[in-house]
Amino acid sequence: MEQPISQQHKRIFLLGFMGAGKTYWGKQLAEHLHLPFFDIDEVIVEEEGMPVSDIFAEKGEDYFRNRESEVLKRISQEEDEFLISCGGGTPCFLDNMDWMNDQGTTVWLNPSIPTMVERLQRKKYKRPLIQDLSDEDLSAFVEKKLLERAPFYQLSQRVITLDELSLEILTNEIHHA
Ligand SMILES: Nc1ncnc2c1ncn2[C@@H]1O[C@H](COP(=O)(O)OP(=O)(O)OP(=O)(O)O)[C@@H](O)[C@H]1O
Ligand SMILES: O=C(O)C1=C[C@@H](O)[C@@H](O)[C@H](O)C1
Ligand SMILES: [Mg+2]
Repeated sequence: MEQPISQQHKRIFLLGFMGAGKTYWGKQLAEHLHLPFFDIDEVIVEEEGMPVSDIFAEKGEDYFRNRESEVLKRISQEEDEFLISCGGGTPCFLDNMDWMNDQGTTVWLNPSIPTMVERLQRKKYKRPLIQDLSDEDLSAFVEKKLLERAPFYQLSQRVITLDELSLEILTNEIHHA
C-alpha cells in the first residue's frame, strides 16, 4: 500500500543557484503534487510593480533581501501546504535557511555549472548580479559565487545534482529520500 505523504512533504522549498531550474520545475512540480505554487521573485515583482533588476537599481540589494525574507516567512506562515521556489540568494541571507529547514522540506537543485551558465547566458538581463557580465566572465562568476553560497545550500535536506530532471525523479527524491 502506498504510504501517505507526510505534512512535511507538503511544504516544499526549492532552492539553488540562478539558472538551477527552481522556477521552471517548481511550477510543474506544484501542479503535479497539487500544491499551491509561489515563486518568491515573482511575488516580489508583482507586489513592487517592477522587475527585480529595477528593484536592485532603485531601492538597493538590501531592500530586496529584506523583502525576500518577508515574503518567504509570510507565505510559509499563512499557507498550510505549498511549494515555494526561492530566488537564488534566498537561503544565503538573514535566517532564511534555518527558517526553511524548520518549516518544511528543503530541496537543493544543483545541476552542473556549464548547464546553469548556458541557461543564464540567454536571460542575463533579468538578473542584476550577472547582467553586466560578458559570457566569458559569467562562468568564473558562477563558479566563485556558488562556492561562496555552498555552505548555505548544503544545509538542505535533499540535494539533486542531475542536469536532466523529470517530475518522477523530483517526486521520488522528495518523498522517499
Ligand atoms: N530542464 C530544463 N530544460 C530546459 N530549459 C530549462 C530547464 N530548466 C530550466 N530551464 C530554463 O533555464 C532558464 C533558467 O531556469 P529558471 O528560471 O527555472 O532558473 P531559477 O533557478 O528559477 O533561477 P533564478 O534564481 O534566477 O530565479 C529558464 O529560461 C528556463 O526555462
Ligand atoms: O542569486 C541571486 O542572488 C538572485 C537570484 C534571482 O532569483 C533573484 O532573486 C535576483 O536576481 C538575485
Ligand atoms: Mg527563478
